[in-house]
Amino acid sequence: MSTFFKVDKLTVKFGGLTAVDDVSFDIAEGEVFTIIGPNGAGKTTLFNLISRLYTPYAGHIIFRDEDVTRLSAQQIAGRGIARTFQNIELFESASTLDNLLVGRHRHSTTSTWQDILRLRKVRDEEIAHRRAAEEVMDVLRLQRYRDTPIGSLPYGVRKVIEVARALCVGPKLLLLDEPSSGLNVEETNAMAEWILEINNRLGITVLMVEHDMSLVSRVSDRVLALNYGRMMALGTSDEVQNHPDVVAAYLGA
Ligand SMILES: Nc1ncnc2c1ncn2[C@@H]1O[C@H](COP(=O)(O)OP(=O)(O)OP(=O)(O)O)[C@@H](O)[C@H]1O
Repeated sequence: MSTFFKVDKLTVKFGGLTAVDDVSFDIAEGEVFTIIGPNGAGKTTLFNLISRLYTPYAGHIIFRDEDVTRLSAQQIAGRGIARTFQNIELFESASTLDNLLVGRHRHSTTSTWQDILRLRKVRDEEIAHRRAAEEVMDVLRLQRYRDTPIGSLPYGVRKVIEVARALCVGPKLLLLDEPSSGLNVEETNAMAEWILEINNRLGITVLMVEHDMSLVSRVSDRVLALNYGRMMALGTSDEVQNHPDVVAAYLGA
């Protein structure tokens, strides 16, 4: 049987602290899988391990039947795993389109000397990049902000643009780090719709870290709760939210 995505006994230590401790789960293609847990539970660290910003101490990460544990962050992106960050990392003075083209750039296969000579391949890639950016702006209804500098847009729109930028690389697995952080209720509802749209319409598998339980319940097929780096519960959103250990951890018991 083929594996879409799997984390097997993943562990990372910072000095004496085991921030992610023997974590295992798998995600089927097409799922929305969410990681929850109290502050400091290891959620962002797990994301950083998967996108290879951190190197695991032990364990394996499998993506589409390939062991990607030792690949570089760039190679991971090239395999089709894209991510957003908790805090928006866009170029404020550049337009929406330009920010999306920067996202696309990581996909470029041409080298610098080719860039300079402007060979046909570069031109073809540029056209493909622009087309991908236009398509993503169509799907996420961002065309009206196409030429507007990011800095002058509301925070909720910027968060959607950050997701759009990750989509421009054509990922098979999209990692969203707290998509609702900084958003009001209305913007969070809109974000839930976008996540469902990306999942249903574009067929992209989503792995997300999220605090807002209304968003989690609305979009997640399955939920993993972490605490002190360890797995506490895994199941549907309802099962996990009602798990006694999860209830106790959130009450600080
Ligand atoms: N680079 C690092 N060096 C040392 N300790 C780290 C590092 N990154 C994370 N930690 C520690 O690992 C633990 C898990 O942190 P992490 O940021 O993954 O938690 P989290 O679940 O994402 O929390 P939050 O919800 O607050 O974002 C924390 O105790 C944190 O201090």
